[in-house]
Amino acid sequence: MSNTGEIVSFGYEDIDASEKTERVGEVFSNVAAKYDIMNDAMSAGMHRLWKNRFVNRVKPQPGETILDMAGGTGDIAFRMAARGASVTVSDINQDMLDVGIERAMERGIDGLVWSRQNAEELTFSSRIFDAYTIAFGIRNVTHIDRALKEAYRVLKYGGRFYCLEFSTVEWPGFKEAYDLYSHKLVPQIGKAIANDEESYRYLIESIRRFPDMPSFERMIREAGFENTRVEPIMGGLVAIHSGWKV
Ligand SMILES: C[S@@+](CC[C@H](N)C(=O)[O-])C[C@H]1O[C@@H](n2cnc3c(N)ncnc32)[C@H](O)[C@@H]1O
Repeated sequence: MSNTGEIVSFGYEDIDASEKTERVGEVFSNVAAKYDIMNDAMSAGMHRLWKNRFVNRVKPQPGETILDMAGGTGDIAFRMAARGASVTVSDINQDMLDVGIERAMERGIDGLVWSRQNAEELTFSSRIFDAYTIAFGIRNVTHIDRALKEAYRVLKYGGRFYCLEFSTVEWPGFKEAYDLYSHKLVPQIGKAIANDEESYRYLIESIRRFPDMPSFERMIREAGFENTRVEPIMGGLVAIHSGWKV
C-alpha cells in the first residue's frame, strides 16, 4: 500500500496511516490464542468486572439487534447474548474471531453472527442496529472519527452507542503506580505468558496515546451523537463513553 503522508501513532512509534491497520492486525494475530488468559493475568481478573458493568449500562433486551464492534473473542457478545439480544460480533481480525467462534461452540452459545469488518468501513446497511458496542477496540482503529461516523450510520434513530476503553488515570498516587505497572510489568507478563513482549508494549503505549475523556466525548458528539456521557471507572483507568442517535 502506498504512503498517504498522514502520520498516526502506532503505540510507541509514529507511522504512515496506510501501515497501521496491518500492523495492528499482526499484533492481534500474535496475541489471539493467549488473549483471554492474558486479560485475566494483566488485570488480575478485573476486566470481567469492567465488562459486566459495561453490559449493565448497555442493558441489552431480548429481540434487540446489537453490533459488537472489535468484538474479538466474543467476551462482550457472550454477555449480551445471555440477556436475549441478537448480537453480531465484528472484528477486522479473523484469528480473533476464530478463537471466539471456538469458545462459543465449547460453551454451547448459538445464534451469534460473526462478521469480519473494518470499523472504519462497514458493509452493513444504514439504520439497522439498536445498539453499537465497542470494548477495548477503538484505540486500535486508524481513523477513530471514521469509525464513529460508521457507528452513527448503522444505528437506528434512538440507537445507543457505548464504548469501554482504557483512559487517563486521574487519582494522584495511583497514576504513578499504574504507569510503573503498565510500562514495566505488562510487557514482562506478555513475554512470560504469551512470549510476546512487543505486542504488549504496543497495547500499553496505545493507551497512553488515546484521547482523554473530554476529548473523546467531544469526538463522539462531532460524529453526531447527542446526550453523551462519560463514566470513569477506578479513577479513569477505564471509562465508559456513551451517546444517542436521536
Ligand atoms: C483489545 S481487543 C478487544 C476485544 C474484545 N472487545 C474484548 O473486550 O475482549 C481489540 C480488538 O480490536 C480489533 N480491531 C482493531 N482494529 C480494528 C478495526 N479497524 N476494525 C475492527 N476491529 C478492529 C482487533 O482485531 C481486536 O480483536
